[in-house]
Amino acid sequence: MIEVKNLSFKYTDKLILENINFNIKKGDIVAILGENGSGKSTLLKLILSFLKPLKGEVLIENKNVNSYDKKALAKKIAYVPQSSSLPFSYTVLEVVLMARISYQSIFSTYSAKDKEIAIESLKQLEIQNLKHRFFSDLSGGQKQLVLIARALAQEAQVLIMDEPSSSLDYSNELMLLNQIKKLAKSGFTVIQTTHNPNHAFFVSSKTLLLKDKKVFAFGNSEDILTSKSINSLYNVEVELYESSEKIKFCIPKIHRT
Ligand SMILES: Nc1ncnc2c1ncn2[C@@H]1O[C@H](COP(=O)(O)OP(=O)(O)OP(=O)(O)O)[C@@H](O)[C@H]1O
Repeated sequence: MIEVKNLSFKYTDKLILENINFNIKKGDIVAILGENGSGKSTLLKLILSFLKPLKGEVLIENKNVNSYDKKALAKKIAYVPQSSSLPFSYTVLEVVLMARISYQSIFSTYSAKDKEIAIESLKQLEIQNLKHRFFSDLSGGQKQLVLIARALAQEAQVLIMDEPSSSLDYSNELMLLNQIKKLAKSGFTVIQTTHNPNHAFFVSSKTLLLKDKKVFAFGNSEDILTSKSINSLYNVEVELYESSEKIKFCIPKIHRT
């Protein structure tokens, strides 16, 4: 469904990504990990066609992402930005309705169907009770869920999330990860960046590790995330364990003095 082929990118004179290759299938949840500044957000922006590659291409359903018109692309792929970066002074329902713009002609306003879809998206995330609240008054976790509801209302099958849980408390972080799992079970494809290998173990079927501008490893999360690869990526020694539910997790080795 998404193919990244021989992709390279540079900002002015600085090469950020070099010859990146991987494929994503429908229903995959992909975690992208790499140290700060390794190019994770840049890679998402290339997949979203916000940036143009220096070389190579991103194909969505066999078509170059840069050759889609904006509205057609918005029906395929939705972006969930970090909530902290959006100073919306609108109600939650208005924020979610913004996703319906790609379904309107120039002079039309939101239809009853648009409102129905927006409310349905809020219900899917169990936040319909927030619909008349101002977005700016919500907590970080609530905002993040509203932005996911907005992406659902866009009716795109691919959701791209940039560090979706970075500003969330422990409980909201788990709620968000569970929501991502549910979305993938209902057929969505999710690509998220994260700094936490445990998020990849918990929700992601696939993991992509970025290092030195290149794909260091890509494949099933359980195969890719080893103490050796995590150490290579972050220079941190970790130990891997398995929970009673057979979910792997890692913790850093702490040397007691
Ligand atoms: N608009 C820009 N112009 C020039 N350089 C940029 C721009 N945006 C990002 N960079 C640089 O590109 C590199 C990759 O940035 P990017 O944000 O993709 O990394 P990241 O892996 O997402 O980082 P983090 O984990 O810190 O969020 C960094 O060195 C960054 O400083």
